[in-house]
Amino acid sequence: MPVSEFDFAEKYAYLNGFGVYHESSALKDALPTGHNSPQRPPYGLYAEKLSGTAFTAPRHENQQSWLYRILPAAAHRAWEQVPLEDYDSDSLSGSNVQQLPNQLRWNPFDFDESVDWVRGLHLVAEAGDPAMKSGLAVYVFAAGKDMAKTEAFYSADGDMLIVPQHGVLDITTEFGGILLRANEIAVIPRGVRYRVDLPRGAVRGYICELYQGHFQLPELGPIGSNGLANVRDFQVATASYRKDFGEWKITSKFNRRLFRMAQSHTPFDVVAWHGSYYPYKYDLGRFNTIGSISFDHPDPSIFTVLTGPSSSPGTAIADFVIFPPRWLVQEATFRPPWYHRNTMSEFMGLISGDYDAKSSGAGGFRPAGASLHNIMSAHGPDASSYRKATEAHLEPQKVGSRSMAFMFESCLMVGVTDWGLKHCEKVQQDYNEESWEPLVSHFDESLINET
Ligand SMILES: O=C(O)Cc1cc(O)ccc1O
Ligand SMILES: [Fe+2]
Repeated sequence: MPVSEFDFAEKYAYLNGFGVYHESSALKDALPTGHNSPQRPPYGLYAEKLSGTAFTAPRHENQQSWLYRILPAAAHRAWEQVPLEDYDSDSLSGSNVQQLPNQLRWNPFDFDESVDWVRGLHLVAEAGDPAMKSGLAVYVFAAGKDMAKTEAFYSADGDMLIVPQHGVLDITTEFGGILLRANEIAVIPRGVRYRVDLPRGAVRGYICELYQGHFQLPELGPIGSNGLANVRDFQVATASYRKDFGEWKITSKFNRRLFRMAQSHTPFDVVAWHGSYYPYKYDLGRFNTIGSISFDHPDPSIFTVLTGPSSSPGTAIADFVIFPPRWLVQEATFRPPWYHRNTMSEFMGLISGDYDAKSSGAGGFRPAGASLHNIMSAHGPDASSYRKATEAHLEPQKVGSRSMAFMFESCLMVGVTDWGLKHCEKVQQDYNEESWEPLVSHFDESLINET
């Protein structure tokens, strides 16, 4: 069910449509006609270009926007590195990541009401290098404080796909506002300045930061022209500006380190913008889930919401895949995921409910927890899920009602940070032994297939 049908009143207006050109103006005629950079833009605004791809990227990949603002972003004082002792640098640095073949699972991550958005980011896993614009990073976040009223943040390292598991994020961006709740996602592209307020208190969730390229919709192939996440269900922020010449601080995540500068004006002074590079949100309840109506368990790629492609066709640096409530009707089929070893790595999280291949009790896969099955690490249903699935009477069955699991799937081997392995203190020590060691052999040479 779409989140918008729940109780929280919409605060912002959005434009509908993804991967397309949009324009938005908070004042009549603030967008120049014909020109991008006229000698004197309307209302005495400055024109500023924000590029998300190389100028010469092919048209179908090219993402740029023109911002018409009260003062350009360049009007600021010098950047200075934020001293490492001022934040938990261990939480942002990927310097000590370990690539492990162990199946890993985390108990639910804690809330932390003592910190704001920036200090609430914890890097769990990473592959690649933001300086080389390659790879991805996975964070969990937990915060309970609004960012300071005159502070904004951006990441120069990549596009952040934010997956809240709990709470409400009121995100003010240069392009306008986005209100984000659990069961919705938002993408804040590289470089876009924003601040996060928490109108309902504590928030918690997950982030996939794409160091290279941008998220796009998966091809639909034989599915046809509609299905999965539909273009019109993506909601784009609309221009809304403030006139504020007070002291502002901007924090930048720049190659996993924080830098800060001061300026004498708000960064949220964009009166109008147009282009194809902008922040957006999507309600996971609008996903049009498609599955097998005959037999066998399909690959989870049919549940891809967004994909961040590598240069190899069909091979993602990061796929964002969800497991929404759905009907299972396959006949004579082992319905949960099969046992598998995957050439891709799989980081999973649970927003709500439970996941059909894993037990959900204490020590299981629980909301706000996570798991990582790295490249070629064997996994599949745990022993009790296996037993239930093999003994089930196969009627049409609704799975995951009110539940939402997701996966960041990557072609890269991800390493886990010290925070993820030790300091968070959430790793389940017996995950492997408890899940798959209890599996017993049913092999009997006198049995032939009964199905
Ligand atoms: O491992 C998992 O639970 C994720 C997953 C789900 C699925 O339906 C098929 C393959 C797969 O990796
Ligand atoms: Fe898997």
